[in-house]
Amino acid sequence: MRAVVDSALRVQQAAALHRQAAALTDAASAALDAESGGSDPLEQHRLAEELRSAAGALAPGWLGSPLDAQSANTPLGGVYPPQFVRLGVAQPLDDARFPAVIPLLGTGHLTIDATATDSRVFGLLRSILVRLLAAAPAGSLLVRAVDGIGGGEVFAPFAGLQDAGLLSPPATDRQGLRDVLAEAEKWLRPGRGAAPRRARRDRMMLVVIASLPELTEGEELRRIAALAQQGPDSGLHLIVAGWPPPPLTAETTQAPLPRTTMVSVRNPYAVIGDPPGATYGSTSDVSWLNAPVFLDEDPPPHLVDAVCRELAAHSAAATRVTLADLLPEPGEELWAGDAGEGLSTVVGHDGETPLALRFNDLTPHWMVGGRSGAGKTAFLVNVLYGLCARYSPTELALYLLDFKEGVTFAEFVPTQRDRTWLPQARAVGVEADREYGLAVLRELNAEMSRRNTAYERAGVSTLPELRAAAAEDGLKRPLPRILCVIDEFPALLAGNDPVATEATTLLESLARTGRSCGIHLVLASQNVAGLEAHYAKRDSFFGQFPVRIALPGGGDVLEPANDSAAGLPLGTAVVNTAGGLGGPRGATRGHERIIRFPDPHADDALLSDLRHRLWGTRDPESQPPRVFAGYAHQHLADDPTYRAALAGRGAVPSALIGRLLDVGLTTAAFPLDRAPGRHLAIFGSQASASEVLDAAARSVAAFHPPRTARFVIASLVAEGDRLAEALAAEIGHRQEVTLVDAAGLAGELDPDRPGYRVVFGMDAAAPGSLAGLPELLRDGPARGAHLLSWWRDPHRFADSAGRDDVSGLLFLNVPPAEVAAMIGRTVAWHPRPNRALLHDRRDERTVTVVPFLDPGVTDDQGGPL
Ligand SMILES: Nc1ncnc2c1ncn2[C@@H]1O[C@H](COP(=O)(O)OP(=O)(O)OP(=O)(O)O)[C@@H](O)[C@H]1O
Repeated sequence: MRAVVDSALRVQQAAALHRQAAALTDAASAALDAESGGSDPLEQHRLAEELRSAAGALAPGWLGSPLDAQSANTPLGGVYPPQFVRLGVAQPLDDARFPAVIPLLGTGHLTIDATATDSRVFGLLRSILVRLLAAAPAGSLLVRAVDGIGGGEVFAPFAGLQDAGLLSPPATDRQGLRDVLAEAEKWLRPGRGAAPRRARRDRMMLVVIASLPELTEGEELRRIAALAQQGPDSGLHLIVAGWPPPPLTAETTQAPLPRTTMVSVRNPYAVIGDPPGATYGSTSDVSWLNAPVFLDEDPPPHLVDAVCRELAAHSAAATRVTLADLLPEPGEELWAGDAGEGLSTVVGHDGETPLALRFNDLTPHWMVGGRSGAGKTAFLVNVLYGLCARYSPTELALYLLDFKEGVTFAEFVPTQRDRTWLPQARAVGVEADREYGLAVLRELNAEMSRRNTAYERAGVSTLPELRAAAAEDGLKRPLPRILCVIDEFPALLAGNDPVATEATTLLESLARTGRSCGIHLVLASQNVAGLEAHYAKRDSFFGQFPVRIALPGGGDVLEPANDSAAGLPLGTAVVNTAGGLGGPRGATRGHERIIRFPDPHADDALLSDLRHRLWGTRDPESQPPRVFAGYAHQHLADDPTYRAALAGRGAVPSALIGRLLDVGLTTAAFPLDRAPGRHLAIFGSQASASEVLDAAARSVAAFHPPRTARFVIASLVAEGDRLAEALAAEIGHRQEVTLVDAAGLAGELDPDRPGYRVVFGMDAAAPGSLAGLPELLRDGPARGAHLLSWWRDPHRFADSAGRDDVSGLLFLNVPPAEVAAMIGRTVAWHPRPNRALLHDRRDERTVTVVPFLDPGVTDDQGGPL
């Protein structure tokens, strides 16, 4: 209904304009005939005045005012279409002037017989453009630009409109011209009988040719003439500077374009020919405006800038996609999706159309590229919320891994501030270690093997079949599809250490075989090219990722020849479902779309509401995700093995020293049994190393029933004193404790005396002062006597007698070379805060651990619980 009213209104407006136009041409002919008749100057001034007011009525505001006096604050927009536009000032007499206006949009075209290399044409084109863009309702005028000789400079001040799609990047060669012509031809309404396309009536296309490219041939010239003939009925108009073009051959001088006002540039003025279907003169022998016209000059840059900015902002606001656009309709139930055949979610909008992408057999895995700050996090978070709103935890399980310092997935895990979590999340790694990533991949591969076995057992080959078979067997929970998202995945695969080698193998196997088991991958990175370069089996691996999503700066996830991601603005992405393959330039590519997607955090209220609703809908029995936050400190008091020991459910007494980097964050324990070598030496010059000794001693004490173990605690260095005293007091509640000095320690080394010697700063022992040490180390364990020690300087340990009888070596800030020297081989280790390397000589195993630190040292990042 509204459209009908709008178009009726427009018809009326157009009719009124035509009447005005007729009045104007009548007035002009009268005035000009009078002039040519050499009549009274007073009369001429009166007529010029009349014409000025007629022009003011036809081309008001932006369309006809002098631009150098125009305020940038003049409101934009107006009647659709803006029909008359000013070209300059007609000056029949030195002191008699009136604006020269012509009908253009809604009527026909404009040609100028010189190209924009002429500065007057250059200025004129800019001034017409700014007038039309400012006066047309925002977004209703699409400009397609061609400038073969000038390289597009005349359009440069309007470049801000390109992102909004209101202006095309100027075509500068013959192919570019052809592309513009092809687009314009598509703009023409389909022939009679076909329904007119909706929405087209409210927009016009203006093709502005500032100069034809070199080598433009007869074919293109004919296409331009055909467009001129057919265009106006479909809202297509042309401004062609340099028409007619220089003849290609003597016989082929181009005719004037049909339905066109022709301007001929003389010196210093121009002559404006009659507009299509009307005449400025009253006699048939004069077919032009009978007064010299001084063309409008280049408009002030700030004016162009202000107009373009406002239009771009308007377009951004009008085309904004919000998080709500990606989620199910508000009335729809959560978790209505069935993952049997695949997962699907809306990732953004292509024009007005939502684009849904799938994880299924055809598009099992996606790869996402984009420079830092390009919106990768935003894109991934959209996808995750989109999926989690549609699929319940029984349909979808998430494994999320982030290898960069950032918070990509931090919002999906419980924190002090918000205890909710995403119920579909099984494991989340924030600032994850590669070892942790490897553990996740191992778990997923194990799940893949289990599913493959289940396929064989059930005699089926697809997930829907397996789910159906499981349902028949009475299994209530269908097997969910699993999605593993890895941000900055090259961190996991790069290098050629054992972690990289195993991770590569596991990821390849998931990429190849995961699809049939319902296991899907999204790999994201700033730099895929770097990885590809040294990736031996590129095709076998990258070939498994048919869906490529290129955000700004992420063109390297596309094929090298595909440049469609060049110049993408923030909030947009190229979505390619053919492995990044390109296609002919300018051609419509069925497998590629450019989408706009929202910043999910722009709508924090909706996001938080959704998260709480999802959490509230979960099975109350369900477990929170297992969280690994790389930066988070680990504390003995929170450790399940320690708590079990305190509760009397401990197994072999062990020194608990931290948590392993695996999916379940298993406790890292060093058993203190009766075998030779069961002593622990901790190395590190920083206080954290002494804190690990403290935790180790407390944990051992917890394994023994009250009052059954004896502890001798000594601090040989000042920085250990406070901890040693506190430790003695703490353990003293439960076990027998003796706090001794260096001399006292020397008397407590008898291997026949069971119990634990706990020494802070062992490297400070005076040489020869601990004569009994080698014997304790050698014979102690068999008799229940063990040494737990902290060494600030590993060299002192290396030089000490009996060192080979210490099996447990824990390194904190110790350089790799020194570690290698002590354990007799090189290891993949680089010292860093909050990490330690545990080596057990008994089985020659070396693992990285997050060591237990003193909770008094604050974990200032407010990490997950
Ligand atoms: N669609 C969007 N529209 C507008 N702004 C956005 C959009 N997506 C993201 N942003 C903003 O851009 C900035 C960078 O986004 P984001 O953190 O998602 O990028 P990133 O690629 O993950 O960056 P990095 O790799 O450095 O973490 C943020 O401030 C975000 O608010």
